[in-house]
Amino acid sequence: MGGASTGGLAATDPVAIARALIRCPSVTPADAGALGVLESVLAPLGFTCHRLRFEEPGTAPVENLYARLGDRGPNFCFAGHTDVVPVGDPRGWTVDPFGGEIHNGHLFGRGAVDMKGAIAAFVAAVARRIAEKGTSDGSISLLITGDEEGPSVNGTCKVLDWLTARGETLDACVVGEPTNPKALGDMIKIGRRGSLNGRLTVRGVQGHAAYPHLADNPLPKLVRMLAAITAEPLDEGTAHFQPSTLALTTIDVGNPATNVIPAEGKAVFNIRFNDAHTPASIESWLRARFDPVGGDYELAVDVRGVSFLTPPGALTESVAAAVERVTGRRPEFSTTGGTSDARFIKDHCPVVEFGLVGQTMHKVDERVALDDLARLTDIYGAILDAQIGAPRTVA
Ligand SMILES: N[C@@H](CCC[C@H](NC(=O)CCC(=O)O)C(=O)O)C(=O)O
Ligand SMILES: [Zn+2]
Ligand SMILES: [Zn+2]
Repeated sequence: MGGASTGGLAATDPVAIARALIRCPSVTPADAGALGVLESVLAPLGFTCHRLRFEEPGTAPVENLYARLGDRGPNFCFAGHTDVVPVGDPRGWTVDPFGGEIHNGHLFGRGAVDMKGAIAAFVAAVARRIAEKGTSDGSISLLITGDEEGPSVNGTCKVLDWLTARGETLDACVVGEPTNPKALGDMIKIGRRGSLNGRLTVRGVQGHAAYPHLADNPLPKLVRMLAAITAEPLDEGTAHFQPSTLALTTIDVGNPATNVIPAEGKAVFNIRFNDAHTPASIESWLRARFDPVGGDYELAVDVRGVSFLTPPGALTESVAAAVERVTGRRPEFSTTGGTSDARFIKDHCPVVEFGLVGQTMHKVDERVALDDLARLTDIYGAILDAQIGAPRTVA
């Protein structure tokens, strides 16, 4: 296929772009050249590229990219992240995690499905549209962050603030997270549960283990409190959401002595909550279970996102139709799994998520089928056709 080519990278080739991205070891918060790869492909296509570096006290600075082609509405946005999770034990991998190797019809590497492969498909879909059909009346933008897998404070949310300050708006957005459980075409995410971290500290009085009457051991209370919040579900699920879940993620005492009752014990838990709850109602639910145990406790709640839903409608239907046209399969609409940067975008425009197959995300030997990359590129092309209209024919 013809079309724009730059820096040795064919913009229309999702495999070449995905390989170049995987070869950048962009473990959050490092960029490692990943956004530069995208700029080098997008600028020759006519995109205006803005590199946006954000930071705030207590967090690492993060590089982001907002690239826009066109200056009229509607402004359709593809959103994603070039940062990746660590490789874990490199001995578990059968390939170089940052080598971009191809074996048996699969491209291997950290980020292959989550989500450098999808970003490569965004770019290739746009490049093919321009090469084959010319430009169109609306705008296409890419909002790419380097802070999705990490704290998510210097990424998409700040890019969106920057856009708002410039008076720039988005009309619809597709996020390329790996939404398909088993095969391309399985699932579109039309919302996400909220996420909240609870940090519980129970305090007592330190003392000799052989003289417990002279101490106040906080650990039995900590254990009873944790038992109380894990004994029953938060709810049974709602029309569009699975039941809320609570996972204990750490219990810390840090007491090296076997004959000392510690002064305090701590635990952290993560709650994924549906639209039956607000952060305030979750906190009340927790305190209603901690208070009867008694003792001196402190609960700190860190809300990472609230639940949201993009009700089935024009955007969900056009994405589903594009998926069905290419794969022959009608995708399920779902709100399952973790959260994503769609939690920030939903305050700006309708947003849905569709990407690759998530089977190997965050695992060793993460990989994407080359055939899936090709079909995802076709799906994103069909979404563009539906969202910003028929392209103008090249004169
Ligand atoms: N640590 C960040 C954001 C964490 C986001 C993460 N999302 C995923 O793993 C996506 C998986 C999926 O698509 O289901 C998560 O849900 O933990 C923060 O807390 O803000
Ligand atoms: Zn991701
Ligand atoms: Zn991830």
